[in-house]
Amino acid sequence: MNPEQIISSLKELMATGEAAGKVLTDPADLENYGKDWTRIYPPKPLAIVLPKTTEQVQALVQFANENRVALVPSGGRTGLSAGAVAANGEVVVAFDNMNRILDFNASDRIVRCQAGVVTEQLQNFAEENGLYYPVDFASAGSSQLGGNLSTNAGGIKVIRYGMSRDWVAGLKVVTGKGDILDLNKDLAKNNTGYDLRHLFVGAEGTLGFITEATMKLSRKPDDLTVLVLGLNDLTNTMDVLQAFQKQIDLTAYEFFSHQAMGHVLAHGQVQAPFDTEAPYYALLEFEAVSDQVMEDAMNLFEQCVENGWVLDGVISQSETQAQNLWQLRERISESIAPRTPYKNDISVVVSKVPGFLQEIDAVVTEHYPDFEIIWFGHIGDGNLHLNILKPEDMAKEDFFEKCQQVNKWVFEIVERYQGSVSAEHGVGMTKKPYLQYTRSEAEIAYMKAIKQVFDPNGIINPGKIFD
Ligand SMILES: O=C(O)CC[C@@H](O)C(=O)O
Ligand SMILES: [Zn+2]
Repeated sequence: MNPEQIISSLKELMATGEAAGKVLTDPADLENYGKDWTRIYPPKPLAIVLPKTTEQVQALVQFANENRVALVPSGGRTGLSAGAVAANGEVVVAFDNMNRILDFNASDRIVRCQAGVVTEQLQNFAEENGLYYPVDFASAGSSQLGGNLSTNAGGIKVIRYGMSRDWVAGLKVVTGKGDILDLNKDLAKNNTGYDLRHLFVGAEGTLGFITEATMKLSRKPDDLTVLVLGLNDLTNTMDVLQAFQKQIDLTAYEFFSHQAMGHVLAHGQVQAPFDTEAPYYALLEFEAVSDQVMEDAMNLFEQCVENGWVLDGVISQSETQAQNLWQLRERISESIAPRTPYKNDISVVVSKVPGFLQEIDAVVTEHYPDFEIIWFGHIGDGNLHLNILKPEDMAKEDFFEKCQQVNKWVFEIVERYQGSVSAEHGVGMTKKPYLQYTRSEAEIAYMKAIKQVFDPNGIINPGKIFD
């Protein structure tokens, strides 16, 4: 089939059923829907399809199999590993028009959503019903549930609530072969062999399309209180974490470097937490449910100062103040985005974080002393975001080439520490060449065999995770 024939067939497919889907071919739409936040690979999709029903997605997959057309699933396009980028004439399947909350069961505390429901929409829905959807991150205003599940998105509350995977009660998927599967049927307990639901979570859309998800909701946390601490040394992040965790259930434990905070402050709107400068800052969040918890937190803070781990600190006195302190962490990514940084999203076992970070920092600084390294991330779960900013006077190509070298050093250290080359953003295209630093040859072979079972013609998101 030639491209015109494909487009006219897609239009026919979308016109069928009770609700008509859409096909877009305007250059601005191709550009917009063909990319994510990585902005590394120029988008070049053939067309964008916006289905309205699972049956239309199934029809699309059947058509794609018959005519060997590649399909790329696309959510809110906030991904950072090019997992939803269409750079090779693929047809993008976007879920913007499948954005309804379909059902809510208050006694089971579950909510059935179409894949295009935006994270914030789900969070607000939960709140309106006196409950809480705890998976949260800076892009919650645009990221969609289908994309979150496909990448098993984590975010800022993983230390207490886990990843997206932990909140899925059931999934409706269209496999790469074109079957519609209703996985787990929202059951709390179901030990009937392989849990296929969890194969689709984190598969980056390579096995099929998630079209609906039933998500669990939680009790709404009370009196969330934020403590920002200035730390003397990186190893103190672990000392502070251990001391607090013995007594208080933290809902978040994040960190950022002095350089990271500098960019947020320079961006405006956010104030420094205190005057004392520190090389690293930690942000702790907990439920101040009683005077006792607050007293414990203050005593722990004092102990940390006495031990020389903490230089200064501030604790929120109101919800607004807590939210303002969160801005120090949540705005880092956007404040450095205009500089198109080199990015890595790596993890190790929590206790190994200081040594791991220091080794990486030392190797980059030794070879490229003019690179500005920005560290931040979810240190409470061992996930570090390494961003490097291009020196103003360095050519883009030169920087890019040097960063490829940095990748090698970083991933060799990751491998030695038995860490992960992608803690939460996924493999997509950007981490594909480095998968073997985290996964063994045998594991990758099993992953490829699974792909073959669900998508024998390789039409769903080809070229992502592995070739
Ligand atoms: O921009 C990054 O490197 C990380 C983005 C996101 O995962 C975050 O934690 O803010
Ligand atoms: Zn993150």
